[in-house]
Amino acid sequence: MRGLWTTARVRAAEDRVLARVPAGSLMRRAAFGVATVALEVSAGRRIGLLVGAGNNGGDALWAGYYLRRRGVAVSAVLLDPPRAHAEGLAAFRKAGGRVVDRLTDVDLVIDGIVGLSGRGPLRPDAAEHVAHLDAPVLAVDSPSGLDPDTGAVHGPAVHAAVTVTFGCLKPVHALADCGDVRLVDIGLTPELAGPDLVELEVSDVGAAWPVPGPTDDKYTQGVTGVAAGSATYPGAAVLATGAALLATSGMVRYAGAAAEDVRARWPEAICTGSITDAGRVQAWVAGPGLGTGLGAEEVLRTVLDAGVPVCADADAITMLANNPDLWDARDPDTPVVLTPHDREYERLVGEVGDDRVAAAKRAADRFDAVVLLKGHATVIAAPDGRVLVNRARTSWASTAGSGDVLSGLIGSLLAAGLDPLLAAGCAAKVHVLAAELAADGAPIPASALLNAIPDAIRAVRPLTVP
Ligand SMILES: NC(=O)C1=CN([C@@H]2O[C@H](COP(=O)(O)OP(=O)(O)OC[C@H]3O[C@@H](n4cnc5c(N)ncnc54)[C@H](O)[C@@H]3O)[C@@H](O)[C@H]2O)[C@@H](O)CC1
Ligand SMILES: Nc1ncnc2c1ncn2[C@@H]1O[C@H](COP(=O)(O)OP(=O)(O)O)[C@@H](O)[C@H]1O
Ligand SMILES: [K+]
Repeated sequence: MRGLWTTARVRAAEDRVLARVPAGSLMRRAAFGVATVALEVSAGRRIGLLVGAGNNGGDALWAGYYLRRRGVAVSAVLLDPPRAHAEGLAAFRKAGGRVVDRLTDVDLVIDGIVGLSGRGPLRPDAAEHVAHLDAPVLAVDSPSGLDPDTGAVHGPAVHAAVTVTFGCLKPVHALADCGDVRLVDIGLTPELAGPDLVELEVSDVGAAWPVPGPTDDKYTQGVTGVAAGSATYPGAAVLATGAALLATSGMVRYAGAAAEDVRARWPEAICTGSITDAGRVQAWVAGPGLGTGLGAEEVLRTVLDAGVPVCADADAITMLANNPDLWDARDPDTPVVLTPHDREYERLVGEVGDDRVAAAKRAADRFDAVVLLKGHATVIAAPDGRVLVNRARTSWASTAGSGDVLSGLIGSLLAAGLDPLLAAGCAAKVHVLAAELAADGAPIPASALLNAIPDAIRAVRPLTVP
């Protein structure tokens, strides 16, 4: 697991460290880390600095100083000369660094425009310099123009090949593209309590993924129920059921109007036309392709009243938005996982806004549910305040039906008894991986993503487990 801390928490921890270490030492450690990575990634020996008015610019200037001492030709553009970090600038000049109006003929640019204090789009003068860069960029702390707490970007921003950050990771490093992220230790760790966000790593997902033991049978591993699909949208039922079948061993029951289609594609699924005779399950997936009519509402009520965890997706979310009385059917002790995309979120809660983490937390709190807010960076919030982030490296998963696959994955992990937040986080990670493996550089339909689930699970599982 990788923890991420918001800027307010970072500043508080930095203040505690600064109270007991000599002034300037943190910045010099940070800058030395920047210089070390710059030497490693730079193809040549000419490095340019973009230097803003704050300590982020100070880091860049001190990095320039260390690079000069290693014989690198370093030039710097000062975006706000009177406010450039005075000690850093003096050291940089003394070491032979040059102050210039524009960066030309450099092999690497160090972006020290703005870091923790960055808010809103890049200012026009900074944007102008960034627009004309033709060398790879190393961002100091975070790529300028991206909000460090939300990853939001409005207008021009630095596109970093590598980001060197200090003390701990910040939300932007999981929510947005920061290139290869390197962490430099500046002694903050003892001052940091639990993180604000967590990114699951492959090994976490592999360790949590349910596998049958010697005494397991088809029932003991959790039976997943799927209430999805309709005469109009049978495919959603086929995809969600397939994902549940491929995610875990055991059993999947399907109930709904697409029973014939599901049975034809998945002979191992136990199919029935009606939710009332579906049989016992340990979790339900409800909503994909289900429709929003009275019949569908009745299905959702039945599922919410079943006393088992429910993953409510797609039409189930729309129904809950249109008719909040449906929540009355829910047993308050039963976990619910809601999986809205932005438009569904809007129907349910209102605009997502820039801060996707805050949006997911808001909904989790309001509905006492785990909320998985879909997107390139998927944010998953639990009502107890825990938040997971899962960013895709590609966007191949943004294809019709891909959400149906995700809901099947979540449902099967809920049925297996995983903590609902972990179930959603593990499902999201395997979903992204399956999309990557299936696509391999070319567009894919959701059924190809589905077929790649076994390979994705193999890729996360520890090698030592047979
Ligand atoms: N606080 C500490 O102890 C440490 C801080 N460090 C560095 O200090 C940075 C934070 O420094 P500061 O708090 O001085 O703030 P920044 O350097 O992040 O930003 C300062 C200035 O950037 C300008 N700015 C803000 N938004 C902008 C935008 N959208 N476009 C262009 N310019 C903009 C403003 O003029 C602002 O005064 C960190 O990101 C890190 O790089 C490191 O040296 C490690 C130690
Ligand atoms: N730009 C993107 N990059 C990566 N994944 C994405 C992107 N956009 C959407 N996704 C993922 O694709 C899936 C789409 O789900 P959804 O919108 O419900 O589709 P559908 O309703 O067609 O099944 C979600 O898992 C979401 O996180
Ligand atoms: K920066």
